[in-house]
Amino acid sequence: MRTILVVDDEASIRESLEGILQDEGYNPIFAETGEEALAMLGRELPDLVMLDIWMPGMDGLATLRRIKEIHPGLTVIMMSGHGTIETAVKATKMGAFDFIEKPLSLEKVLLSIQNGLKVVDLAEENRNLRRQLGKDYEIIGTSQPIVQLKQQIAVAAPTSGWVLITGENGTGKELVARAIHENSRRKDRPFVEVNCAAIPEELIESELFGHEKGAFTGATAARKGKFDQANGGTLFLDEIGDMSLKTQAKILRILQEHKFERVGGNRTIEVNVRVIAATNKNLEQEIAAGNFREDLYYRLNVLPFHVPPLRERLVDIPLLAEHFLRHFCSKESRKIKRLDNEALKAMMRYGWPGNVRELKNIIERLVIMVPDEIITCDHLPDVITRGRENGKTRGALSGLQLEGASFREAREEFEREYLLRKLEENDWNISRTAEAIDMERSNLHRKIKAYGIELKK
Ligand SMILES: Nc1ncnc2c1ncn2[C@@H]1O[C@H](COP(=O)(O)OP(=O)(O)OP(=O)(O)O)[C@@H](O)[C@H]1O
Repeated sequence: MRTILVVDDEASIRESLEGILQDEGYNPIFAETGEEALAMLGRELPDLVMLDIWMPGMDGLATLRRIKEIHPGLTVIMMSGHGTIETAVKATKMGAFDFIEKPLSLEKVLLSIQNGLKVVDLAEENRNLRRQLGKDYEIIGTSQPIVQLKQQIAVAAPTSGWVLITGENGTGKELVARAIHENSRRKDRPFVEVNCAAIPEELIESELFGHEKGAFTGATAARKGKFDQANGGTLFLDEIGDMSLKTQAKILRILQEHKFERVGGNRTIEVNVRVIAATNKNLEQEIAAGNFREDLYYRLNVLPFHVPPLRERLVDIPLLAEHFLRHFCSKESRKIKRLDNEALKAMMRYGWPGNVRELKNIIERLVIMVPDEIITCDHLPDVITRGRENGKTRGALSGLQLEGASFREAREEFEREYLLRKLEENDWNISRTAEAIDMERSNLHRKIKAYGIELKK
């Protein structure tokens, strides 16, 4: 039963509303003053409040202001015998849902309550949907880099700092961006995504900033850009390394002044947007090549996040595989399938050039194509099992000895294997290898020594 708090100093109004509301199946509770109502709200939360404007002591508007401070989501309907347009407008601006004049009409009261409760229900549904969506944005993994990443998100998300996320394709950069948004104060505002690489250069500005009518051929009406759409929320600029220098200059201005103009217009628009940018490129190299503005890089890089490739966090593979198996089995209404040990081992030996996205796609295919409950090596795509047969994997993890290895041992085994391969690729030239893998030369020397790697040639 829905509870409705009626706040009115007139006994006759309280009595008549009690009868009407009870007849309609509501549970009415009463307060005679604003102060009493606030005290009651400290103890129990009704579904809706009906609040008189003219009351001795704290009046209706003052009470409304306090209610909105304490319970911003609570639906309040104002009632007044001397209603003026100004008070109605004032109350609505302060967040009142509706305004009804006395003498109260039974029909009007019930309609306003029904509408108010509908809004309450929609808000609740919205919250539930968000919660469910939030689950899909869960970052799976217990490897050290992922645990660190989650800690970093928890610290950085509530701030308003701009964020730069780097990592190879498919590592989960967008997922991290969504997690930051979901854990920020902006979570109830939009998360708008733009893939800068997917939009033709000549359209990107209008996509981001919008355009005025007639700005260019085909601009038949004014259109809001993504910065407008994301106002109050988060704008996720994916593949920012593919953005032209001109667009970068505009983005920098928004970062500094929170202002921009639409294409073809001279009206300045102010926005409050948090930008999360992501790239799979090495922006320092792009700066050196003259393709990326250094000032923008430093402004964006205030909160840097790096999502490591899947091959650097082997321990996450079983967890991710299980997570995706559950997800796709339930989506396809199939009985839960599992990977046998050999299949899992083959997956942990593979290099995953497409990272988590590749793993997710393969599991989806397996769920659809394999009728059996247990997935074995025979079901896996050739690309994963090839290395198992000839003793060499295509991925970066050839011949790793992972049997019974702790995480640290596995990581060391991987590092050794990786360095050997990279040194071989670069003719055992330390400077060249260090540059290729973006590591300090001295650091590479130290690792070579630590792993007892013998330099050939
Ligand atoms: N740690 C993780 N836990 C659960 N799902 C993940 C994880 N990492 C990635 N995914 C899933 O893998 C897919 C690819 O991730 P995402 O799109 O975030 O990668 P990306 O780095 O942004 O890729 P791109 O650079 O190609 O845009 C998504 O479906 C995402 O939900």
